[in-house]
Amino acid sequence: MGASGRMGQMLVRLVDDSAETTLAAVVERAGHDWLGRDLGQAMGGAAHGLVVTDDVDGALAQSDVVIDFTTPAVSVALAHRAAAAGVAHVIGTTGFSDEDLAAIAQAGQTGRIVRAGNMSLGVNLLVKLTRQVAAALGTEYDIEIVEAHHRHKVDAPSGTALMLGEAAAAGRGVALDAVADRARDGITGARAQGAIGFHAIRGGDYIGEHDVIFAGEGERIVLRHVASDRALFARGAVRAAIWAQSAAPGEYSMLDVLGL
Ligand SMILES: NC(=O)C1=CN([C@@H]2O[C@H](COP(=O)(O)OP(=O)(O)OC[C@H]3O[C@@H](n4cnc5c(N)ncnc54)[C@H](O)[C@@H]3O)[C@@H](O)[C@H]2O)C=CC1
Ligand SMILES: O=C(O)C1=N[C@H](C(=O)O)C[C@H](O)C1
Repeated sequence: MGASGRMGQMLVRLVDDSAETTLAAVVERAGHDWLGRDLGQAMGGAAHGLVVTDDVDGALAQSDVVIDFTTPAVSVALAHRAAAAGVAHVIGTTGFSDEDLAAIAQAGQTGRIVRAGNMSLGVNLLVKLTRQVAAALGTEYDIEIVEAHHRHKVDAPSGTALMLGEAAAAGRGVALDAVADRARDGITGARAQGAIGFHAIRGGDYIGEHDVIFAGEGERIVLRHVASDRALFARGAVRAAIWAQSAAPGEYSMLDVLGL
């Protein structure tokens, strides 16, 4: 789903290259100039044999799993269609509202869904470490999450930053919504003790970088992840797609897939 996108093209190559997976269908949005064209030629190479379509239900009928890096509205609707078709759904999309997340959770009552704001092993390990460090340190250590992404990214904070924020809040035994400080500007007053701050850099071709800073008196601890190749996320998504084949209905995360 979203075959022509930055992640979509990465996934086409990876699914084609893997002996464990076969690309059954490729979907783009209505009106996209790839529709009706051979996938390989649309990607600027040799003919592939698959034609790009906007027929979602037709694509689902030919598939065991759909890998989806698109937009929140597309992923929410697809979660229900995939569940109805008995097709597992790997969701990499970020930027969901609370209502979107509730709708996906509802689809997960009958469908098999793996959803993660970051599909990489390294970030999911960082999520575990963030929770551990936050639980070990008191609120005299101020937590700030800094993320940097390419100039085309449309949502902030990133899905990964929110995963890290949730982990830090869980480590402290509080709800993220109650402590998140997502935008500072002007005379903000001194920092509230226990707040978790978010900062988003956008520019150039950053793939994705995340720092979780624990700033105390006389010392700072910084947990950092740097993605240097988008294929990292695609590999995680394909791993999730294979894992989901033997999963019971439910909504899962990459922590489940990776056994972390
Ligand atoms: N979870 C993870 O590990 C990662 C998540 N992402 C997230 O994935 C999403 C996509 O990222 P990019 O590939 O960089 O964006 P992109 O904008 O390059 O690709 C999105 C694609 O979805 C297509 N699309 C839109 N509406 C559609 C519809 N109705 N049917 C089919 N296709 C449709 C667009 O035409 C486009 O090709 C973002 O939310 C991003 O934050 C990105 C990288 C890693
Ligand atoms: O949009 C991106 O590019 C990325 N999005 C994900 C996020 O929002 O955290 C994952 C990765 O950082 C790249």
